[in-house]
Amino acid sequence: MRVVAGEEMKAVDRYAIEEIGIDGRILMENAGRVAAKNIMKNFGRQKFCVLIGSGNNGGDGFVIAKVLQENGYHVSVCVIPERDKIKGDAEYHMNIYLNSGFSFTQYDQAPAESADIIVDTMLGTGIKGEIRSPYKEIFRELNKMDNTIISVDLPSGVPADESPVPEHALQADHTLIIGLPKLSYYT
Ligand SMILES: NC(=O)C1=CN([C@@H]2O[C@H](COP(=O)(O)OP(=O)(O)OC[C@H]3O[C@@H](n4cnc5c(N)ncnc54)[C@H](O)[C@@H]3O)[C@@H](O)[C@H]2O)[C@@H](O)CC1
Ligand SMILES: [K+]
Repeated sequence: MRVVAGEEMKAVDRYAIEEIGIDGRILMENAGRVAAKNIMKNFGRQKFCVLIGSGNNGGDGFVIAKVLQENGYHVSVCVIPERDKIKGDAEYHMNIYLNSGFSFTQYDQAPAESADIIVDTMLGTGIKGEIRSPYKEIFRELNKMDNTIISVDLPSGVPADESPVPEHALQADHTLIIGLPKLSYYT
């Protein structure tokens, strides 16, 4: 099996988008649908909270939240950044999510705390440098809770390469791979 670092995964996505011609929004729809299907198959009808960040990992989160709710799951959705910070493919899927009649709130500890399962789509392979606020504080809070955390692509805050894992990175119970396994799964 091929294992990649974040930059290599980006190159694979870039190749799919620029050379093969697959729209990045379709890649995101597929990634989110596969993740949602996996969640529904393995975790059943519990109370979910999907946490969404500002990048494309968050874009996967809008697709997952939409598919779970379309299938009748109990889901609260919390977005970390202000709505106008969400751009590109993630903004496209945020708009589809909202136009489908679903809603979200800004991040708050309460819905996360009351959920059985947290779906983490806050940060993926695009993380650079030290984990910044408000993410590091949110990860610290989440790491103290005892609900199950399912991270999409990577536990948020964990780099995709061999760099050391920061102290306050999210501690996931399960990680759903998007594309190919990342090098940091094995380090
Ligand atoms: N079309 C695509 O590019 C696809 C991307 N995919 C998803 O997109 C992810 C990668 O997306 P992005 O490259 O947008 O990156 P991320 O979504 O991982 O993160 C980017 C965001 O994080 C912020 N950020 C960066 N470093 C930070 C730090 N140290 N502390 C706090 N915030 C920080 C940036 O300001 C940016 O808003 C993958 O992990 C995967 O889940 C999948 O949807 C497949 C298709
Ligand atoms: K994540």
